[in-house]
Amino acid sequence: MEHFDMLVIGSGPSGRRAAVQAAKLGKSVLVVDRGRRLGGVSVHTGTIPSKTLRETVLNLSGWRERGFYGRGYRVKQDISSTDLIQRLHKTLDHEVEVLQHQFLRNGVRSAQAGASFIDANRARLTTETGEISDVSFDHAMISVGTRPYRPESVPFDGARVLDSDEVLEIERLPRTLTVIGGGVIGVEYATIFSALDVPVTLVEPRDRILDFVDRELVDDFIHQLRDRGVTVRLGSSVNSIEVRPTGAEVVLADGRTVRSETVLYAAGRVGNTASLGLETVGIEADGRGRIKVDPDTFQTSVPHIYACGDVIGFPSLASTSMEQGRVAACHAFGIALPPPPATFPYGIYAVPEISTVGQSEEEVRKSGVAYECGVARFRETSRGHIMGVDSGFLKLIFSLETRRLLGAHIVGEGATELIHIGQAVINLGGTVDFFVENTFNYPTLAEAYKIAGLDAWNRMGWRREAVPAA
Ligand SMILES: Cc1cc2nc3c(=O)[nH]c(=O)nc-3n(C[C@H](O)[C@H](O)[C@H](O)COP(=O)(O)OP(=O)(O)OC[C@H]3O[C@@H](n4cnc5c(N)ncnc54)[C@H](O)[C@@H]3O)c2cc1C
Ligand SMILES: NC(=O)c1ccc[n+]([C@@H]2O[C@H](COP(=O)([O-])OP(=O)(O)OC[C@H]3O[C@@H](n4cnc5c(N)ncnc54)[C@H](O)[C@@H]3O)[C@@H](O)[C@H]2O)c1
Repeated sequence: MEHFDMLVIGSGPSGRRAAVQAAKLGKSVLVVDRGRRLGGVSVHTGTIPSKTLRETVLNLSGWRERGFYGRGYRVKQDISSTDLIQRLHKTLDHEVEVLQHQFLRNGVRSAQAGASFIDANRARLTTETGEISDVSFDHAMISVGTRPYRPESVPFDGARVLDSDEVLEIERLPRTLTVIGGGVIGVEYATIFSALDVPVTLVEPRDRILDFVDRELVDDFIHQLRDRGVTVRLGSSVNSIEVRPTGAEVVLADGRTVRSETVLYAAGRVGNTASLGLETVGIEADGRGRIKVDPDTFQTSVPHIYACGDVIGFPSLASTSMEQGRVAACHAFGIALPPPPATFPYGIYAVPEISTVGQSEEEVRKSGVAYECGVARFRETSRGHIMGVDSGFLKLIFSLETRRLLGAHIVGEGATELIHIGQAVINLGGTVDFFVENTFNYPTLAEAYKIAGLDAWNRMGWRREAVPAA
């Protein structure tokens, strides 16, 4: 039986980062993944495909130029699913190639197989064709991720009613689309299809979408969606979904029926823990297949077995999963790391983008801290004029007492890139004076930080002495 210092189960962002980190520390590592190709959900059905699709749609539809040339402007008429899928495959091939090369360079071994625990130091690997081999390990990393939640009551058929994996394989663009679930996945796909001029209805049982995002941003975002024809049905739970010869009917609890050619069901995900044999090692998963870990070290209840990524639940991002994998691998091999900064950015690649870091205005208000906000609208920046941007804004929230930046929130073009300025200032303890006293490149969208800083500063006054020592 072959022995490894670390067995990594799953090759998504957390597994891949843990594997490379362990290898960099001179350890022997085997990564097993039951998928046909390395990369996990992130590369094959999640992050990269959805972002590639978004980029292709924005390019082919001429979306970014419509501020200048009008809503009727198109780069390509009659965009087909083939147009979308071609670029997708090229990007995914490239991602897998880079990952394979990374493993090769670092001496990380990989195998295509499903893994399950035999005991706390051995696992059984089963290939697609049923071949079995066993390996032993000192440490294991459970990075098995999640899959779409598919309740029995939903008539998934791969054609009319799809989950978020199947939506990447559609043979032609739907004439009309209903998206069920106003979480990040639902919102991203609803807006991507809407940018292709597909009439979209977004259904969410709660009375708001993206409830972790600053309310002012979400209100602006919903206003933009409605303005371009997306129907947003909030507070509407779904009673039933029926497949009909020409489409599907979604009956809502309030009695209304939403008819469309295709339904995308995106109401959460479940952890891939059922086949891991967790019971043989005494690790428990919750009703959604998620594993509880020590939040600082990512150890499960069995200390030499770690779990990272979506399988441990919130925040379920590729970005945070990668960090978790690195921290866990360091911990496993005795490298003490400082705790990660509590504040990390969230990027939602809807059309338009939303990105947020730190506390929302609702959270600041709840904490009782006296605060002031500064706002900059992209259409008031010179870069915005040059780009023909007619919407989007940045909102900064500062403590009145310490003058520190507490939160940065952006809706609009470039939000997911721009947010890192806010992240750096928050995590380095910066204040409103950073934005006021520093010169920003001009013309840039980043200049919005300067404008929002000045906007807040005008109301806060210039009590420079209030700045705490760095
Ligand atoms: C549509 C969509 C869009 C997203 N967009 C973003 C985004 O823009 N930004 C962002 O940060 N995050 C995004 N995410 C989230 C991101 O994809 C996940 O957070 C990330 O993939 C989780 O990584 P992971 O390490 O948990 O592994 P995953 O990527 O979930 O991969 C897990 C792997 O484990 C394998 N596996 C499972 N069970 C076994 C077993 N028993 N044996 C062997 N292998 C097994 C699976 O085959 C899979 O390959 C998105 C997700 C979705 C679904
Ligand atoms: N850009 C990004 O970073 C990105 C993109 C996509 C996904 N993700 C990650 O993937 C994870 C899963 O995303 P998600 O959108 O599937 O899940 P989610 O849990 O974020 O959202 C699910 C939504 O569906 C709604 N819902 C729940 N049950 C429902 C029902 N029976 N009928 C109708 N609606 C229902 C919920 O109220 C919620 O708004 C998220 O945690 C997210 O972090 C991240």
